[in-house]
Amino acid sequence: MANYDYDVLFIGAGHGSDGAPLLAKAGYRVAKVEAERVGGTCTNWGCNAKLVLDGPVELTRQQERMQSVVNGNLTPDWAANMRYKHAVIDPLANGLENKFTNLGIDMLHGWATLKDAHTVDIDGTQKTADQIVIATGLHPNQIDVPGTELAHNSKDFLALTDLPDDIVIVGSGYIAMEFATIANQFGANVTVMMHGDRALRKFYQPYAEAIVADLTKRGVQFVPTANVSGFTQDGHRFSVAYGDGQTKTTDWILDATGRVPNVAGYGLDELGIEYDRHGIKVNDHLQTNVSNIFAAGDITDTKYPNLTPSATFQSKYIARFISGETAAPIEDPVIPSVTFTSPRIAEAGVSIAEATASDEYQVVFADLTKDWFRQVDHQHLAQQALVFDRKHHLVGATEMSEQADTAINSLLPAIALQMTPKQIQSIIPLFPSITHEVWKKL
Ligand SMILES: Cc1cc2nc3c(=O)[nH]c(=O)nc-3n(C[C@H](O)[C@H](O)[C@H](O)COP(=O)(O)OP(=O)(O)OC[C@H]3O[C@@H](n4cnc5c(N)ncnc54)[C@H](O)[C@@H]3O)c2cc1C
Ligand SMILES: NC(=O)c1ccc[n+]([C@@H]2O[C@H](COP(=O)([O-])OP(=O)(O)OC[C@H]3O[C@@H](n4cnc5c(N)ncnc54)[C@H](O)[C@@H]3O)[C@@H](O)[C@H]2O)c1
Repeated sequence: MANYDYDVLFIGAGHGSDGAPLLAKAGYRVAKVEAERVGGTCTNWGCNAKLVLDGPVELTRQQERMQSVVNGNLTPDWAANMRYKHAVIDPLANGLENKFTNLGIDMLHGWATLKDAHTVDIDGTQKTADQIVIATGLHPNQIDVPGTELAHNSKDFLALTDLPDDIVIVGSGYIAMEFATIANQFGANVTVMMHGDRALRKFYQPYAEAIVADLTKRGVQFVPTANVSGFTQDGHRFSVAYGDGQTKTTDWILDATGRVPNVAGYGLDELGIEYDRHGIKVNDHLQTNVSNIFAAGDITDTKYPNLTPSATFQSKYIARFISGETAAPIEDPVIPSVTFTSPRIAEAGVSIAEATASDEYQVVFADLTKDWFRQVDHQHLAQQALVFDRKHHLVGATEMSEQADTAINSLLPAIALQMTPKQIQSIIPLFPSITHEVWKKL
């Protein structure tokens, strides 16, 4: 065998490289190359950072619901919370770097470019590896209109020192709805320019519509089928042209029109690695068309949603495949998803839309506002749907509530392991708890 510097080299140190510790612990010589911050998008500019900004939203919403029994009002402080976000999030990259280094993983910093199937250039230094894993992720889409460079992206929003008084958000997907919720609760005047007439189109629409209606009551303006056609600047103010010749002036524009694969500038074309606008093509072992080069995480064109749990699952699969622990194709696990609006919508397994379109399933809807547990903090937007197959196995669940993420996580074992009624009865959740409330419905 050729004498490579490494057995396995990962390009990108986000969750798509989460398989590296498994390989290092198994004795493989492993390296990760990162051009920006170790931990990637989720840790530094995505999930974690956003959740810190969401903390005061949850708190003030709870206080609002409990108004009859809590004296005084809470006022979220953007600048203080942003400082807190930096204090919590900024050290994570170094912490992860130390953790990986202590596991024996070489952490290499710089821009990686594939030179051939076994050689990677990192800002002028060449390293060789038997196997390479591409985990380069996505970057924000820029809407194709004149003045697009005047708009900001999610990374900019998560670093705003001061919250602008007025924000226009283009798009109504995950980022648009989560950030509209945060900005509105912190006091900004928010307008959401929708592409069509649906928000959070990946989720059950009656639940998404309830969240749009609630945000509307809170002052967020939704413009359906906005047809945004351009941005212009006049001093510190910006104009968004939309609709049939209308304009909206604002302090800040957030382009939340999706994310696109990082496929340029690191040798994919030169090596003939196949990709398209959805990402890098992989087989069911996550190998690209160059068999010693794998791909994991958001950069792959697979059926898995572009979420952190998918990236981790794929990366760990590659590690197990390389180490010979499995030769089987990658499985199709249940990957849950949640939108961190308030209330949240979370789902796992067979969706309500899929279930209602087929006579294979039974959907049991529940109005959770009637549950005593949700009445404790006066939840008025709390709904759930459980999907059962013909043998009455739970195969899917969707919930809209303040605890939807925890509720769906609680149901995951029943869905993922196809637990029988007898097995379900053998699980006794502690009481009182969300898990107890959701589990007793099975
Ligand atoms: C605002 C926001 C909020 C999100 N919230 C959630 C959430 O709540 N839950 C959830 O599950 N998912 C969430 N996501 C999605 C989640 O962040 C991604 O699914 C996850 O980060 C994918 O991991 P990855 O390793 O594939 O890509 P990334 O985390 O993007 O990592 C790719 C890394 O590769 C590096 N890189 C790229 N090219 C090169 C090169 N040539 N050389 C060296 N390094 C390179 C990049 O610098 C980057 O660090 C969110 C995303 C965003 C943007
Ligand atoms: N809670 C979470 O798990 C979470 C949170 C944020 C982001 N993410 C991940 O990041 C990805 C990117 O988030 P996102 O919100 O940017 O993408 P998204 O796909 O969820 O939403 C994109 C939005 O932009 C709209 N759009 C597309 N083209 C447009 C155009 N030309 N004009 C106006 N609107 C247009 C779409 O209709 C949609 O509403 C998500 O798909 C998800 O994978 C996950």
